[in-house]
Amino acid sequence: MAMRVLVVNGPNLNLLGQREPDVYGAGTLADAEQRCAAVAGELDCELTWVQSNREGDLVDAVQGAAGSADALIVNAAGYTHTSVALRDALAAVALPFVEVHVSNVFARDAFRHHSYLSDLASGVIVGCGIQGYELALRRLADLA
Ligand SMILES: O=C1C[C@@](O)(C(=O)O)C[C@@H](O)[C@@H]1O
Repeated sequence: MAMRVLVVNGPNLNLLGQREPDVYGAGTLADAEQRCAAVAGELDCELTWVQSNREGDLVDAVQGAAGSADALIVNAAGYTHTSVALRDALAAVALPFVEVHVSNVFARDAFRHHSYLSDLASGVIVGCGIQGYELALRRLADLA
């Protein structure tokens, strides 16, 4: 049976491709989705993509993964560094997830060096651009 993966994207990731291209690159979230679709076919995965600028929507999406997804890819964007609520939701559903950051957060502001999610994650991919989503998918497929 195909592995079902929910890809959760936080605030401002709808602006990928336009926002700070020197930091995040030229690729859009739609580009990431397209690139992952090819990999998903190869790995027999079904992907569902969610993006929201609202914390509660992200919490709802993670809660909704229970029973409807086998694993998650999570780029919580700014909420990575602030959200106990998102951490609690990921702990509650207890599904494997890989945390992704398009930029290298460790080469940036000190407040981006801490993540509320990383210690719960099966893996963390930073600074690989939108390719990070594909790498995360490959990792989840290996773990399954
Ligand atoms: O919005 C984002 C995007 C980000 O998660 C990334 O993908 O590099 C890194 C975060 O620090 C930032 O707030």
